[in-house]
Amino acid sequence: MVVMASFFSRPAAGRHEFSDVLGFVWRRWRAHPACLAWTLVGIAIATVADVMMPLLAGWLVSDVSRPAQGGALHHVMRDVAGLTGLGVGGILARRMAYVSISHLTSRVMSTIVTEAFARVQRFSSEWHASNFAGSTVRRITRGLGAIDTLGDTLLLMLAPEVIILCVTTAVLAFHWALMGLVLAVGAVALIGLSVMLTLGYVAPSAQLANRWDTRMGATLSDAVTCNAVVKAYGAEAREDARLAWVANRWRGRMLRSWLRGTNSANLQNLAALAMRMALIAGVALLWAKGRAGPGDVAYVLTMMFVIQGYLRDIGQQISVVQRSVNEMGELVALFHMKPDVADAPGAGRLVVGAGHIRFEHVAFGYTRQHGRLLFDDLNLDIAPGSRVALVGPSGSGKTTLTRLLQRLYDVNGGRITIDGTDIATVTQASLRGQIAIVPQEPLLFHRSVAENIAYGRPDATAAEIAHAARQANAADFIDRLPRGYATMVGERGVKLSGGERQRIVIARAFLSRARIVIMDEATSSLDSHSELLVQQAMERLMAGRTVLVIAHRLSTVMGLDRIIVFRHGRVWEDGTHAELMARHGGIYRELFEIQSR
Ligand SMILES: Nc1ncnc2c1ncn2[C@@H]1O[C@H](COP(=O)(O)OP(=O)(O)OP(=O)(O)O)[C@@H](O)[C@H]1O
Repeated sequence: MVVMASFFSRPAAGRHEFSDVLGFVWRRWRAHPACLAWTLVGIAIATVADVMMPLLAGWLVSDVSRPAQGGALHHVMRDVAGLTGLGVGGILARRMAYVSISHLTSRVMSTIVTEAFARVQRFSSEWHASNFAGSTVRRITRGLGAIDTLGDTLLLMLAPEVIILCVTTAVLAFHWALMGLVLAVGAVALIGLSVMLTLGYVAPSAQLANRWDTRMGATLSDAVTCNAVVKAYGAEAREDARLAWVANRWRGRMLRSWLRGTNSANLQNLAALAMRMALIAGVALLWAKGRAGPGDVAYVLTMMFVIQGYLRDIGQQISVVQRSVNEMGELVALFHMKPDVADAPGAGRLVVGAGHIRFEHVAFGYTRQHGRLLFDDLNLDIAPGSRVALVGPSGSGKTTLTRLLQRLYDVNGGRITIDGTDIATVTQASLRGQIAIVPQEPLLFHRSVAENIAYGRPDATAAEIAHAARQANAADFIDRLPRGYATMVGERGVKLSGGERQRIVIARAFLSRARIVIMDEATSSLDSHSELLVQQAMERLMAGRTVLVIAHRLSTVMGLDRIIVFRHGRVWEDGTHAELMARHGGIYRELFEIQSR
């Protein structure tokens, strides 16, 4: 009863995923028609060769049961030659199918990984903020492995089984209509049972196991990525316990899924045995009634062995298909997701001249804030070439404002313009190419120093890279590195100090020739020499550009053209340092006095 209840409780999701994944795979196969056709033709020829074997074996038995004189020997030789031809033909055809499917699968896999990567890269910041990097990588790699298994099982195993069942049923029905009917009904019942067990009983538990598998990948990657924090707090044992908890749940789900697979295979094997017994009993009955001779019995028995060879693993194969479909499900889902932030149809390139930024009646709220707006009717006019500080308490919306300017999120209302052009009407790439970012935590690729500096302009010459490094006060320390500009910086730049990473990122901003700069002031304290070098580089970078500085230490913003104070997503105060300090009871003045103390 428990089994039956679960049969009908969740099959809909499984079926939906099945058609979704199979449709996805079919579309990819169809893109390589020659490989697909050769695979199918090869496997069809090999299967038909196998079907013909019992027929020839039957003829051989009939011929050898006659005296060897006369034409009987000739017939026997013909049967032997026929069997040899079928064997060799089957091997060659199967080889053609295997070679073709290897080409097909390798092409499909490389297309899928490239497309999946391209999509994931373009998903919004919101999506990346909500999905672990580790689970995304696991989703893709697990799905790729599954597509290989799925192709082999569907084309090289299940397709021949369907062919063999159809052809043998037809041949059998041609001899004895009733036997043909028994095979047809038995085969349909067997396949029906296999599909039902697989989709209704095994698939839901496999889906759950996969979700826990993804979760385990995420837990592993989270702890490994933050290993420095784990070490700093001596929290290895705590992280061990955390993983053990997830691993324990994962083990339970996996075990249940595997056991259900075994139960399902056993049931299917029993059903296959019943079908074979019915056929053997049928031919024995025909023999008793004198309607079948030794050749016929030999034919049915040989056919049984061939079919048995094919069908023995049908349950297993349907389970493999189901598992592969489940494993691909999360990968295929990536292809159905619409990017939250997309280029408008026919979006043009943004060309920034002076760098005049306007926020006009902007409304925005993060989706995870349940409809609550962070900005409501926000208006700002940032003059071209001005250097503006964004200050305010933590969570007041400073970073969000700069994210909206880069269009990492779409606004819910109003618009943002640069030099009069609505940023929603231009391509995201051209918009972001005009904005250089110096983040609080500089992120570097595990590539050479030169590649990291030239990330915004990969065509930059060595001389231009060195010039940018000099402007960013980075040239001296780069020259002292073991391989200079060719030195690899380590994962996320761990082989460089915080101040050095910061200056590499500033050099990157110099080289990008962006007209607008967003700086998120580093809160982590640098030593005073390092801080001076960074400060000088920043000053140089600001010259002649429109600059937004997210400032945490007010001492660094005093000399800027304008200071905008945010509170709860609203512009609370706006003016120069002197103007804001003149305001009694103002929050800037209060914050400044606290920090000065
Ligand atoms: N991806 C996100 N999803 C949901 N809410 C977010 C997200 N990012 C930020 N928030 C929320 O939006 C509000 C504004 O955050 P924001 O990072 O813009 O503040 P901030 O002024 O830059 O703060 P800080 O000075 O601490 O960096 C906060 O309440 C924050 O919790």
